[in-house]
Amino acid sequence: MVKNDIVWHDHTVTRSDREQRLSQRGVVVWFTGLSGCGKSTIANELDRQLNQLGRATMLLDGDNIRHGLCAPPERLAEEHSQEFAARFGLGFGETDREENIRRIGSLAGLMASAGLITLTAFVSPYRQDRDRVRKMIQANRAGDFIEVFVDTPLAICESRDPKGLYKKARAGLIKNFTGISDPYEAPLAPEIHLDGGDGRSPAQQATEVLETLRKQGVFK
Ligand SMILES: Nc1ncnc2c1ncn2[C@@H]1O[C@H](COP(=O)(O)OS(=O)(=O)O)[C@@H](OP(=O)(O)O)[C@H]1O
Ligand SMILES: Nc1ncnc2c1ncn2[C@@H]1O[C@H](COP(=O)(O)OP(=O)(O)O)[C@@H](O)[C@H]1O
Repeated sequence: MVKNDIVWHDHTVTRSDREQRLSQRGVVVWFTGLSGCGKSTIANELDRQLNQLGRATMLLDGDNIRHGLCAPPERLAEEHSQEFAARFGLGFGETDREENIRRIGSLAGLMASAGLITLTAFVSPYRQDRDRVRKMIQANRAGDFIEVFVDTPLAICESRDPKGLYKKARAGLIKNFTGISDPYEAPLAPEIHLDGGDGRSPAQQATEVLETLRKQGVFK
C-alpha cells in the first residue's frame, strides 16, 4: 500500500444498488487487435444490439478518446501551455500507450462500477498494459474483465486500410505503427477469440460476444 494523504471515500449508493436497478452486472468488455481488425465496428454493433435489448452501455473508442481524455500534445497546446501539452499529451510510443491504457482502464472501471456494460475498442498492443487493467478490474470482482481478441491477419487489415494509415506507415510517414514498425502482443488467454478473417459479418461476431455475456450472467 502506497502511503499518502488520499483516503478512499465510500458512497451511500452502492454499486450493487446501481446494478440491481439496471438488472445487469457492470463489466468491461475489452476489444483488442490491430488497426483495421474490426474492433470499432464489432463493438459498435454489440452496443447497438445490447441497447436494442434495453441494456445500459457505454462505448469507449480509441479515435474518440484521443480527441479528449487522451489527446495528443498538438491538440492540448491549443488550450494549454507547451509545457503542459508536452507533459500530458499522448502519442504512440510505448510509455504513451501505457498511460493511454491506464487512463482508459481507470475510466472503464468507473463506468463498470456505475453498472454499465462498458465496451472499449483500443489497439492496446502491450500484454502488460492490458493485464494491469484486468488485475485492477478483477480485484473488485472476478469475471468483470472480458477480453475480446479480434484476430484479423495483418494482410487483411492492411488491405482494408480505411484511413490510409498502413499506406503511410509503409511509406515511413507514421512512426511506431502497430504491426508495421511497432509490436502487437496477442492475448494468451482471451475470454473471447474472434477470427476476424472468417468471413462472418460484424453483426454475427457481435452476437457471439452478446451470447457469451448472457451466458456469463452479465444480463438475463
Ligand atoms: N502509430 C500508430 N499505431 C497504431 N494506431 C495509430 C497510430 N497512429 C495513429 N493511429 C490511429 O490511432 C488509433 C489507435 O489508438 P489507440 O488509442 O487505440 O492505441 S493504443 O491502444 O494506445 O495502442 C488507431 O485506430 P484504429 O484503426 O481504430 O485501431 C489508428 O487509427
Ligand atoms: N467482420 C468483418 N468483416 C468484414 N469487414 C469488416 C469486419 N469488421 C470490420 N470490417 C471492416 O474493416 C474496416 C476496419 O474496421 P474498424 O472497425 O474500423 O477496425 P478497428 O477499429 O479495429 O481499426 C472497416 O471498413 C469495417 O467495415
